[in-house]
Amino acid sequence: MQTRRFQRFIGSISQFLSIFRYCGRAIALVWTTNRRLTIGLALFTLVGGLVPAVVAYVGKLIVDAVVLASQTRLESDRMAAIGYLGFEAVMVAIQSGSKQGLVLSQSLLRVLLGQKVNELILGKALTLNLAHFEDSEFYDKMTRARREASTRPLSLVGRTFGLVQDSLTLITYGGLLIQFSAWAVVMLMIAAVPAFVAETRFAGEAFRLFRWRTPETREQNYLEWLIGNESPAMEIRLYQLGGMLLDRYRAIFHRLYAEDRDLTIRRGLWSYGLGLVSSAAFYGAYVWIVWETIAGQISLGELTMYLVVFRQGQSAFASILSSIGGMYEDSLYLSNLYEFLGQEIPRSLGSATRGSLPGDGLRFEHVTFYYPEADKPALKDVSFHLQPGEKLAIVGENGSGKTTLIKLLTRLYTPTEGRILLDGLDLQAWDLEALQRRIGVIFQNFMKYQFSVGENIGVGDVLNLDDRDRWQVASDKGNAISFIKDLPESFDTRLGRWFKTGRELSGGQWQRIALSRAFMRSSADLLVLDEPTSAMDAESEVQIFDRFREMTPDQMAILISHRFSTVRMADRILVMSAGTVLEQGSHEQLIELGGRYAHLFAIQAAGYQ
Ligand SMILES: Nc1ncnc2c1ncn2[C@@H]1O[C@H](COP(=O)(O)OP(=O)(O)OP(=O)(O)O)[C@@H](O)[C@H]1O
Repeated sequence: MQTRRFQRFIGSISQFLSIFRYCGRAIALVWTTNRRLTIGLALFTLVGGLVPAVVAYVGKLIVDAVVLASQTRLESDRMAAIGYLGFEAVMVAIQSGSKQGLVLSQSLLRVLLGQKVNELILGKALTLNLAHFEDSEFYDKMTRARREASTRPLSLVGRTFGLVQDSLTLITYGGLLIQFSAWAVVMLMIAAVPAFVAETRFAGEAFRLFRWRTPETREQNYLEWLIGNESPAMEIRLYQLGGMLLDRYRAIFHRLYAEDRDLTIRRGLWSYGLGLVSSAAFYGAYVWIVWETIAGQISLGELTMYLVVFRQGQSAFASILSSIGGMYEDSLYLSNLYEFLGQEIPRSLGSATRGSLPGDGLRFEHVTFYYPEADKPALKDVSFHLQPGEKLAIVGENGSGKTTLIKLLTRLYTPTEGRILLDGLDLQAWDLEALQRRIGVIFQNFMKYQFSVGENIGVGDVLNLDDRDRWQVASDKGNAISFIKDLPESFDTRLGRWFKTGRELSGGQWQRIALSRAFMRSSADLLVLDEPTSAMDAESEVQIFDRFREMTPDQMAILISHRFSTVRMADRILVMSAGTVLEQGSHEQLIELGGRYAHLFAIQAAGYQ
């Protein structure tokens, strides 16, 4: 029993100490953000911590001098009292100056630090691979890290310094009090321990509670996004989902609130109870001092000084307690931030910028792939060879693995088994940027940037983002030029609704912009189009592919489509089913084979008759 209690005690002490680890890191972070401001912050803290004791002591000197002067009526004693008063005024001025300085350096640091932490987070986010974004736990970390980036680190530093300041004040007050009695100091210290321990425990509990509930908080954020944003707005209105979403939002709030309320009430009651114990000790010592003053053992000036020491000592003590509570929450944030920033990103070691067999094209060799945590493979033993200039179409039912194949090919994921080779070299051995420059991809859920039309196309080749001639050529290939010309500012028209002048496009028009984006990568020798024309009318689609073939005789292309009118134009067709390649060959060969492709083709052809 005894040992368990002791272990618990040690546990809470070590938990308490753990927050200081993050204080150190927070201070280091602030230091690297701006050294001068950090030094300013430290100096103002120091001054703020030491001056109160000086003021209290000068208060004693003033009262004693006044008492003395009123008895002796000497000019010199009167001047001494006035001199002390002047000194106190100077000290008070210094004190308020240091307070202002503290506020000033904190405000400046807050802005700088917020920017720095956000840059760190965004910089890290750019190095992540796709799998991280799909990992909900990891996503939680990032959301949490971003949410309070601008306030938490500085708040922790502020509280750490505040703690140092208050502790300095208390220590110097203790120094003054010790002249009265060392026992009084010991008594006050012991009386403070229970409140201190309770605060540490509750703060720890709040810390854990906060951490557990991230998924709920994230769901709340998601619901807020659904209710308050443009893209879901249409569907939410038409399906009358508003009430249901708001109910869910409310339900989460009430659940969290119930937990919060319990903790807050318990914390409040205990703090009050244990605070009373400390106050009783304070007043015990106080009575003792009054007693001694009445007995003439200490002067009126000393009484005044102790009065200040007790009043302000109590408030410094209360502020230490609340600092500890806050520091837990802040270090929770920092622990999460550093966990996020410290996440290991498996860097590929690849550095090759050209293959060992230039002109060999693309090869899939027995590629199998499982998504993280999945128990069934999304691709199973897929093999094919695509030669330069060859156009490949992939067909297959929903979920058969077509998009997954593209994700592997673009190295957004790594095969679980087997290899993918470009120009005779495993994709893993390629330098990622060199590899990505050779591939132009448009996914079915391509990005609609709220930029100008030209930039929406230009992002396809960031090195030539603003090259108007290239926009022109690419949009010609993507069959977008005709409607771009009709837009009010042609290529300079802003798209989307986020900004005032933005124009919205139709689904098919957006797809043409996306296609043009892929064509921007004129240096790419592999173009991948994942259902790029599903929103286009059949005639446009055929036109686009005719032109596509004409304009890209040397480029390899992979096209995913459910439209057989387009698919049949490919040199070779891969028929996928449940992650495997079921059939492959040209349209004629597959029709002759009379298998799945022939069957699907017949169904679609019948639909058009
Ligand atoms: N990020 C993911 N994590 C886990 N499983 C996934 C993920 N993306 C896809 N899958 C699964 O992998 C399988 C193949 O999906 P994929 O997106 O490649 O299909 P698809 O052939 O492109 O389908 P569609 O024609 O509907 O676009 C599906 O069973 C799907 O549920």
